[in-house]
Amino acid sequence: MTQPATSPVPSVPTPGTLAFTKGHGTQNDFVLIADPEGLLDLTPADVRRLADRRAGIGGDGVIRLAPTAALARAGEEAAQVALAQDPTAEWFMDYRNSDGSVAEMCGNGVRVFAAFAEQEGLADLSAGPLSLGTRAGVKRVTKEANGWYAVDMGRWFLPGGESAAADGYDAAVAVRGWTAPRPALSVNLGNPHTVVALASVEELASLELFHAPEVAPVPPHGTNVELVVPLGEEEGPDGVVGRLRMRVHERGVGETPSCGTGACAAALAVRTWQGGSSGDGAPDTWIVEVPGGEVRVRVLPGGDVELAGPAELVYSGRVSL
Ligand SMILES: N[C@@H](CCC[C@H](N)C(=O)O)C(=O)O
Repeated sequence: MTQPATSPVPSVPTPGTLAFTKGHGTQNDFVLIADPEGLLDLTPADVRRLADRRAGIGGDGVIRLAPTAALARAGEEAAQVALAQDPTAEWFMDYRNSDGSVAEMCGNGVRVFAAFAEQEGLADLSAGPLSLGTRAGVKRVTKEANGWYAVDMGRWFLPGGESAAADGYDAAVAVRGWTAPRPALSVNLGNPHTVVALASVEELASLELFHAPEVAPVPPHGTNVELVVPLGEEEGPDGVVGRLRMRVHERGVGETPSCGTGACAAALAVRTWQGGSSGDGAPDTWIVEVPGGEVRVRVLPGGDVELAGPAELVYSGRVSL
């Protein structure tokens, strides 16, 4: 049973059913659940069922919106950290991958979460930015004049440290069909990423990403793998903009049409390859083309990274678990 996202969910809910909204950011799609009292115990099996494209609603991930304070009281450490960082972070994004696993962060998810909070009457981005808690700290979302949502994703780092920044790689990735693994750079956005550069868009288009790429050394908590082709630079309204194309294999999901933290990791890796650890000489702003559209990644003057792009709510309904 579905209704347009602009209509309220049926006013007389069937007992035992759960209200949901389906949304996406550049086709990275999510099942969104509002849990304003913080009472919902969403098990990994529930998440797999909701995300199932045949037996459920379908999505790359499931996002629960819950009160940060209630989660903090219940002992969720990330919620306690978020409130200590920013007491105005009233709502928390509890993000799960479609296989039921918990992930620290989801860049596209934060934008869609903001749109969902607006729909539910829990936030008003026309009045100012929204700060929300995540397992990777507080993220601040601003709505742009064109309707895009811009997220201050905070700090990022190269887990391989100084030598990775200097050498440009600290890992190797093997994709099915390649004769040998290729050098790669690990980038952490709160969640782990491994970025590999390819020479042509033709090779990128022909990759077999149904199977997970093999990464060495094996990352302790798994990783998302981004395959990127730098496409050069162009003149933007505020200076030089870099462009790149990307495909991604997400941890806990498989190939997806977009990944926001992945787009940031891809831009930061290419910037490192072009300008060294400081990125000096490489553009601060990047347009990242993904199969589901385009997002913008910017290194802000203070060193934070920003992700901007669209967020769409498609329909709402009720589902039984
Ligand atoms: N699609 C997301 C990332 C979701 C989490 C990821 N699969 C992980 O396990 O780290 C994004 O837009 O960032």
